[in-house]
This record gives sequence, C-alpha cells and structure tokens, in this order.
Amino acid sequence: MKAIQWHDTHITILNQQALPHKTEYLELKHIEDVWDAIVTLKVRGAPAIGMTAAYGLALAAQSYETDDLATFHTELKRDRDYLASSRPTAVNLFWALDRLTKSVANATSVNEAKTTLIHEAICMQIEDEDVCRRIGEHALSLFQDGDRIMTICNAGAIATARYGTALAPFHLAKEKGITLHAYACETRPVLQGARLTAWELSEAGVDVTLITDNMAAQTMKAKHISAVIVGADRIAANGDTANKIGTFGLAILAKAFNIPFYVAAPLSTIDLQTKTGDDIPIEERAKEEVTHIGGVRIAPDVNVYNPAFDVTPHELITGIITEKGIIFGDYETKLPTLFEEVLA
Ligand SMILES: CSC[C@H]1O[C@H](OP(=O)(O)O)[C@H](O)[C@@H]1O
Repeated sequence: MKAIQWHDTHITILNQQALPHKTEYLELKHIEDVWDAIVTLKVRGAPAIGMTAAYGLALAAQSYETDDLATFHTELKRDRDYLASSRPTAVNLFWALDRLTKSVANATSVNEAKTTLIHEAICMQIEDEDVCRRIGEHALSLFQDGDRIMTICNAGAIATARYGTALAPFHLAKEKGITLHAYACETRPVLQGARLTAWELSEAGVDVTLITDNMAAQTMKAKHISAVIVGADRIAANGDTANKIGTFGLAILAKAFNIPFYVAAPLSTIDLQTKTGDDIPIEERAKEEVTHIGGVRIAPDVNVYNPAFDVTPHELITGIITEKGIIFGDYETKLPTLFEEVLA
C-alpha cells in the first residue's frame, strides 16, 4: 500500500507517528482530518505534505453544494487557506495548493471543476514518483560502490510518492546491486531519523547504521563518511536551504572534514520568490516535543526553544540535486534556469 492514496470518499495515509511500532493506515474523511494529520506529523515530509493537502482540497470540494462557479471558487479559496495554515516552512504545501487552485481557474461548471481537482491531485502524485526516481539517478552518479553516506531526518519514500529525495539514491542503489551504507542521524526532537529512516531503509534491505545527533562528528571521522545528503523543505533563490533542525550543523561539520554536502529536492521545493534563507518562515513547535519522548517526560517544565528547521547557507552546499540534474554553486544564477522549458 502507498503511504498516501486517494479513494473517492477519503484519503488513506500511513500514520508516520505510529512507526516503527505499528504499520497503521488512517482514513482522512474531512478537511479537518487532513489539516490535523499534517499538523501532528502523521503525514510529513515536504512532497507528502503537498500531495496530502492537494487531495484534501479535492476531497473538500466534492462536498460543496453550490452550482455557482463564483461561490465554488470562494469556498475553494477558504479551504485552500485553511490547509495552507497547517505548516509554514515546506513550500511544497503552498505550491501544491496553488497548482490545484489554478487547475480549475477556467472550469466551465462546478462538476467539471470537481473532477479536475481530483485529476490534478492524482497527476501530482504520479509525477512525484518520476521526479524522485530522477533525483535518485542524478544523486547516485555522485557516489561509489561501498560509500558511507550520512543523512538526517527522513527524506524518503514515505515522505514522497516513492523513492524519496535524499534517500532515493539508497533505494536505487539497492535496485541496481550497488552497496551504499547509510548513516542515519536520529533527528531529535521527534526522531524521524530513528523512527522513520532506520525503519524505511532496513525494510528495503539497505544497510543502515543509526547514530544519535551528537555522534555526527565522531562518525564522520571514524567511519570515513564520503558525503552528506539531506532533503529540503524550502530552497531560497540564492540556494540557502531550510531543512530539519540539525542540518545546518551537519553542513558545518562536513566543511570541517572536507566532505561534500548535498541537498536533494524537487523543483517544487525551490522558491524563487523567497530571496534568501532569512526570508524563510521557520516553524516552532510545541515544547512537549523536547521535554517528552514517546509521551514520557525527560526534562523539567522549563522554557524550551523548538525550531523544527534550520537554514543551511548556500556557501556550505556542494550541490543541489533536482530532477533536472545537479547544480554546483552559483545558485542564484543557476536555480532559475532549472525552470526554463527545454526548447527542442
Ligand atoms: C523529502 S522530505 C523534506 C523534509 O521534510 C522533513 O520535515 P518534516 O518531517 O518536519 O515534515 C525534513 O526536513 C525533510 O528533509
């Protein structure tokens, strides 16, 4: 079963909060269920958030009772804004909702618009699988058989339609009989590396070693890590990249050890409207994510700072890997070219 699946009356998602203890699927029947699933990280990962929100908007629109197109668009805008309020950092959420809204701009009837929304959301999921495979192929060209590669959080198959972004080369290497060793940082506070990446890669038969976040420097040195590869939630026009908290620290360490540091992400994660990393909104989450692990208190009730993401400055990024290929440096000039249509 896919991590996200459209059904005519509901959306099924793999509950990422239950992993690795339970492989559980949830049925989202109302727009509020979709919003809640995104906020509570039952579905997470930039492309997965975008796809789920797109399906959520298509689902909500099916219940509009009006036959009037202007009223339909007003209700759609209301629901688009509601879903957009779920999480602020991953630009894929806004990209997906806006793509869906635009797809019905010229609809000639409410029924046509309702069908188009479903069709567009399904297309996005089909496209994402292809995009992730391409990212994986490009990323794999950077690595050698036997390489030991560090990653953080989960930018894997369960965060996308399939394959993942930063984890795509591991899945493809496995398919092709190439051995890549993954070193997964556990990724406090909510442990997406330990709970999700370690689970996903081991289920796929990829060799994965789990480390706590504060073991990264020692591991780079002792285990001769050849590269770091991470996903992204938003890439600004100058290449500054927001990703899971801890990514910035890994990039600094990678520079200290002279190890290449790669960001793998689809074009839908690149936000040319956001000029630099300083302009990326960073989500701050509940203090309980830090003071508790698995519902058990591990710290007294003190002040907590819990940013979900940090921004890695572009100068620390060796290359950005997209479905259109890899760009190395000078991101401000090169990122816009990725959006140019290839003229035959
Ligand atoms: C391909 S997933 C991108 C991104 O999503 C993660 O964030 P979250 O789990 O909070 O949704 C993480 O930063 C991944 O790299």
